Amino acid sequence: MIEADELTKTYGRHRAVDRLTFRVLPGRVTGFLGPNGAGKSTTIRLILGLDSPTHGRVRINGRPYRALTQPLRQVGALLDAHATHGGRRARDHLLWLAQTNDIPRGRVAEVLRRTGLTEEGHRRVGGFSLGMKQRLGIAAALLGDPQVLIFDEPVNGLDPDGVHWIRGLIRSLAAEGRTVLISSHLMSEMQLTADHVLILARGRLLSDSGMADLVRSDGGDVLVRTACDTPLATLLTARGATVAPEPAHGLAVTGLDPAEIAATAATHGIALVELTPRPPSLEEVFRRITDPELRYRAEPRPQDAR
Ligand SMILES: Nc1ncnc2c1ncn2[C@@H]1O[C@H](COP(=O)(O)OP(=O)(O)OP(=O)(O)O)[C@@H](O)[C@H]1O
Repeated sequence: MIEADELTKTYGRHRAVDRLTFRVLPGRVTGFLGPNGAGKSTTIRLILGLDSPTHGRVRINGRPYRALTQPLRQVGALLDAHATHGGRRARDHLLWLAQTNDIPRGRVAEVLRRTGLTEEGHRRVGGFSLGMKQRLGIAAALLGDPQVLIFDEPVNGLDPDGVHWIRGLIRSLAAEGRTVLISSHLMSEMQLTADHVLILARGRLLSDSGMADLVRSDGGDVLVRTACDTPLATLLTARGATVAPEPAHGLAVTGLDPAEIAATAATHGIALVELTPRPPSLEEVFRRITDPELRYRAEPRPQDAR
């Protein structure tokens, strides 16, 4: 588990991370989302002891990172897939990490297998594609078989096969009961991968919610199809709904729920061919939550002005 309490980091007068309090729980994938400059990377650095908080604290399995004995056995992180020595062979890179962290050599073959790199282990990292480097970074994170995993932008620059593979791996790590924190800008991907979401903007936590609750909370529309859409469109508009034609055929209806739409159609003898509630995408929800914060960006916050 990762526990942050009032976690704060200021650089000069700028508060990059602002009193964050959250828990990242085991057995589920937690997405860490925010616009550029929101404070995600700073928070991750604070979690991993790469930087010190100005105020507050963050613990991994009950301890600050720097107090962990054998940290690679407790937390694995992918921060920058390029942060490897290009001249080294992939297997040697992992062997070196294992030896310097008191991890059995046998783990190297295991993590190469798990990340699909068994055949590539003898190759020098300098010749790896971005996707292979991401896999190697994940192999290094898994080396100590840690309970907590933190991946910063793990799908950046990957092709669809690579994205599909990482999604499966991340889900399987959570299913094994591990604590998994993933930062990403790719909302559609996060919607498929994360069970829980933390949304940051300007260093502040704006949402800490289950994915299902978040996308159910508001927005979305109902897709309605009938043999001839125009009469129903007129009736629904008269009842106060907003109705827009769908590109091919059908109506996108907001302002009435499916039961109200069905009742209107039934009262007027109109047979429905389709009635599908469509929740908003995570991207729409994300914009709704973060837009007010970003619009406010033009004005200094009181704490910045001090
Ligand atoms: N070492 C530093 N010195 C000064 N300011 C910093 C430092 N590191 C981060 N910042 C500032 O803190 C804020 C948060 O940056 P951070 O990199 O954590 O955001 P992020 O959410 O990871 O952004 P991105 O999605 O663009 O990577 C930004 O305004 C950034 O300029």
